[in-house]
Parts: sequence; structure tokens; C-alpha cells
Amino acid sequence: MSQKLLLTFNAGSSTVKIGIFARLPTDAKRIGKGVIDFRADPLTFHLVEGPSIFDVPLVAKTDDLLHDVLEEVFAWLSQHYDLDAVTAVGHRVVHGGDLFADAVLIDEKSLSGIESLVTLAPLHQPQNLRLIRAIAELKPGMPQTASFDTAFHRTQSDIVRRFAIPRAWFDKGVKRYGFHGLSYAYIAGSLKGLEPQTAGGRAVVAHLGSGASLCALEHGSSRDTSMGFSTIDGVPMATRSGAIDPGVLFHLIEAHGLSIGQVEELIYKQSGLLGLSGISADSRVLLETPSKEACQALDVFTFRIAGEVARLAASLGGLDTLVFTAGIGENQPAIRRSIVERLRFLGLLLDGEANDRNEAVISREESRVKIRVIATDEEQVIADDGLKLLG
Ligand SMILES: Nc1ncnc2c1ncn2[C@@H]1O[C@H](COP(=O)(O)OP(=O)(O)O)[C@@H](O)[C@H]1O
Ligand SMILES: CC(=O)OP(=O)(O)O
Ligand SMILES: [Mg+2]
Repeated sequence: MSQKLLLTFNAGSSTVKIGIFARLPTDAKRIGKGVIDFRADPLTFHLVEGPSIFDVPLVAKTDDLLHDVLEEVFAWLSQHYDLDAVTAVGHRVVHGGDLFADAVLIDEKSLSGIESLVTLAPLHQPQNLRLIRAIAELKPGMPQTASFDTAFHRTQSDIVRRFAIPRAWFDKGVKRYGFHGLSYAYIAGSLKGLEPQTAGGRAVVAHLGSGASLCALEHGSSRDTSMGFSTIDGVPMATRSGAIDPGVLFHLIEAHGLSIGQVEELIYKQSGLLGLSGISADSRVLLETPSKEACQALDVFTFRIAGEVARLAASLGGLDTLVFTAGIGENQPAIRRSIVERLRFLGLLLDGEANDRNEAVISREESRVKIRVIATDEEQVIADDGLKLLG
């Protein structure tokens, strides 16, 4: 009999990352991965098997039903894995609000809870729900679990979570939740493995992907983060503005006649690196484009990130470790360098060569703060949660 498998789905703003795990008696071991890239034209599935990457252009179109896209992806996956051996599917769900403090088994009740939070994460939550429903259609009766981005941040204090608006709104759920929690949970676990006594002490983790946020960890627990109520807050991202004076939004609506929908589109999809450069949302393209606008977009990005590291260091009362992770954090030395150089006043000293080689430690011996690069694995956290729930 072939070994039992567990599939994970991590739907981000521009990709769906699929993890294939062997379901062992005590843990889940990754055996493969794939990425559905919704930015590519034609829609593309990257299947990664060890060092090999297969780029598969899909017949399905970006706007087709996810059911059809998945059916095609499953057909490709089944050439490499025995999909009949899949016994559970785990999902990343971005918003758990105050409803979900931990991962859950998906049933009618948890599904309607997830649905009730759609307006809080319009770029992510609908896609998470579509995936859960598509799997239920394609694999009827398959146990599914949900792991929430927000859950990891529930260790934050009220001081950190409150906006300075009338108190009643906090009780109605208008508060800072924080996101990318599966990534931070994974990094906190890695730091515990690397430094068992302190787990990195007072650490700031910079998760820099298409969506980007930073998290302040104290011995592995979340104390503060840059993303608050929604996935717009904090630092600029690929297409999102990051924190913006709310007066700008009133002005766009009142003086320029933009509808709420148009403002939403502007802030979520036309801003960030894309809006600043007018060229691309992908930092790789901007680093290779010799134009003033591309350069300025990256400068705004690194300036705002460095500022957020300093704010989070203040939140922690000091800084022992800075961790870079996610697509940009793991792979782009030039961006890391630009951020760290802005933080020299806090005693951060970069080892330029280690940084250029994407090494695990990129600070100099005499740096007051240890600077690490750690590859995150949100899918492993989803798989571990799934195993815990399903036994
Ligand atoms: N191998 C790589 N080399 C350089 N940059 C990369 C690489 N992989 C990803 N990136 C950068 O990271 C971004 C995506 O990061 P990722 O963590 O995958 O984001 P998301 O999960 O939000 O889709 C890309 O837009 C690109 O700028
Ligand atoms: C919360 C969020 O922004 O997620 P992603 O980076 O995957 O888009
Ligand atoms: Mg992501």
C-alpha cells in the first residue's frame, strides 16, 4: 500500500502554493511542492520535485473557476504522486478574527465563521473559501482543516491591538489582528531550534513577499506586528500601499469623486512597488530596471521597512535578532543591504559577502544584532496543524 499523503494549500495574493506531505505516524514530511502563479500569462503551474522545476502552462485561464484550474493541476500532480493516497487537505486561511484562536477542522459551522470574515480580508479570504469549496467538490468527504494567519498574534497586548478611536469599536472587532502568522510561527520554531535558551530573544522578523509585514517576537511569542486590521497596513508591498494617512482616502472620495470600490482597487492593487514605479510589482524586475522611478520605488520600500524595524525594536525595548524571510527576504541581497544600512544607528552591521551569498547568518561578528536569513514554510505549519487535528 502506498504511503498516506496530506495536501496543503496556501493561497496568497498572487499565487496558490501547494504542499505535498507524507503522513507519517508522528509528523508530516514534505515530499513535493507546486505553485499556481496567477500573475503569469498563460496561467502557469510550477511543479517542484527536489532540484527540478517543471513549468506547466495551463489550459485553464486565470478567470476560470478554481474547480477547473485545480482539476488540471491535480491531473499534473497525479503523474508524480498517488493522489488516491491523499487522506486530508489543509488550508491557510488569512483571517480568523476573534472567532478562531487555533486551527480547526472544516465543517458547516467553521465554514460560516470563515465566510463571515470575508470583508476583513477581501484580497485573500474569498480565494481561501473558493479553494475549500473546490476541494469539497473534487474530493467529496475529504477531511479539510484551516490554519489562520491571525491566530499567532493573539499573544499581543491590548495596548498594541487598540486603535485610538472610541472604545466601543474595539468591542465590535475594530482592532489590530496581524497576519502572516503561519510564517511567523514557523520562524519562531526555527529560532527555538537555533537558540534553544532564548529563541532569538527580542527578534524582529521581516516577512517580505508579495504581501509584506514585520513581527516583533519576544522569545518566540508575537508582541507586535506591522499589519493591523487589514492586509493593507504597515509597509508598502508589491501592489498594496501599506499604512496611509486616512485623510488621503477622504480626499480621494470627496475632492476627486472616486467610489469606495475605486479607492479599494487603488490601495490594494495599483499601489506599492507597482504604483510607485509605474513599471512592475516584482522587485526582481525593478532591481534590473535602470530608471529613476524603479530606484525610488525600492528606496521607499526599504526606507519604510527600516522604519518599521526601529518601531518594533522600540516595542520590544531592544533588539537581539533581525530575521529576513519570504520571497524577497530570502533571495534579494540588495534589498536586505539597503534595509540594514539604514539601521546602522541601532548597531546592525552587515557581512556583505555572506549577504550576497544568501547565507544563514549575514551579520558581522561585532554586530550588536544578529541578522539571519531563514526560509519560511507556511505549508509545514498547515500540515502539522492538520496532523494534530486529525490524529
Ligand atoms: N528566487 C527569487 N529570487 C529573487 N526574488 C524572488 C525569488 N522568489 C521570489 N522573489 C520575490 O518575492 C516575491 C514573492 O514572494 P512570496 O513570498 O512568494 O510571496 P507571496 O507568498 O505573497 O506570493 C516576488 O514578487 C519576487 O519579487
Ligand atoms: C496576509 C498577506 O498579505 O498574505 P500574502 O503575502 O500571502 O499575500
Ligand atoms: Mg505568502
